Amino acid sequence: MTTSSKVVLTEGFTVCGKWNKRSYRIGRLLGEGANGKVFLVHSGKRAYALKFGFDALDIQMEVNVLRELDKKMQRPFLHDADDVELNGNVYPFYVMTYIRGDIPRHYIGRNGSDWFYLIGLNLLHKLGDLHRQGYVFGDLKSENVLVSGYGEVELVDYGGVTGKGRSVKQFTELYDRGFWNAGERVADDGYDLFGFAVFCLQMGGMEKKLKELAGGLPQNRSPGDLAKLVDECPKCRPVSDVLKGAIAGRWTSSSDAAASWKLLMEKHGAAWRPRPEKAGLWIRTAFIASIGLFLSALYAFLLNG
Ligand SMILES: Nc1ncnc2c1ncn2[C@@H]1O[C@H](COP(=O)(O)OP(=O)(O)OP(=O)(O)O)[C@@H](O)[C@H]1O
Repeated sequence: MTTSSKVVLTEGFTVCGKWNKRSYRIGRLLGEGANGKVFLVHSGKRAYALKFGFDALDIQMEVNVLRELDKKMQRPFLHDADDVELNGNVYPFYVMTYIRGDIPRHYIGRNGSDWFYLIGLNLLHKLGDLHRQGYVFGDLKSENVLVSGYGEVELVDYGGVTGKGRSVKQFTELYDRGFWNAGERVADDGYDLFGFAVFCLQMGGMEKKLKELAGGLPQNRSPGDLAKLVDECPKCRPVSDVLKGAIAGRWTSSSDAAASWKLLMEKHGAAWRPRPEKAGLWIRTAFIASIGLFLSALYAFLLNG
């Protein structure tokens, strides 16, 4: 089997599975990472996400995780796993549920920073769903979180999912508690919650400072510095109990962390409710203005006519 890093797939090309004989028409590139390229594809009228991996073993491991999740979780994960022959070489790929949405930075950029709290809560719930089934997400980072609709959250890239108690095999340094000298790289709720706290700091606008700290000497990186960043981050301050607890490894259960986050949201009441989308507000204002203009034109016409 050949790895697929050099395969060029263009929009409109049809991939036909060697064994299962299902066909997928390639659409736009959804994303690309260290392990592969993910394309939006169509099969009949349905849209899916198709991943070409760079390494057959990695792809197989990801397929195994998705099969496990299919058995345990409510939504479908894996649709198909197959090989395709291209130019005489055989490449593995798999097809999964397509997740619509924007990365949090874009979603918040469009809809406003008040969504921070609801996105945080929904992400804690998503992590909790996995934790209750005995898994840890592992490679939590903003690129793997997609937000849509009313702050609904979905995770993508299940390549880092690890059974509780095992070593985390796929992670991104900035979000990794081992990197920050804050604990072991072992799968437990606290591992994901640490990544969640870094994610929130990023979402709260502290990305530059985070990167500065991460660029320091390894022995100087400490969870204490991250806790100080929470105090410096206005968006994070109201939920600092949850975030500092996650950084210090005090939460042993993501459900408890989510319940505490929700209480803090409720305590702060209406101010926490996200404002309507700017676009929606703009359209409503324009609509009311156009009715006003129409009525004045009609009035002027009747008056003169
Ligand atoms: N099911 C999906 N639906 C929609 N978009 C997806 C889906 N799966 C992946 N993507 C997009 O493709 C990107 C890359 O996919 P993925 O993270 O699986 O690749 P990777 O090689 O494992 O990446 P990394 O090196 O970051 O771990 C994601 O960040 C996301 O934007």
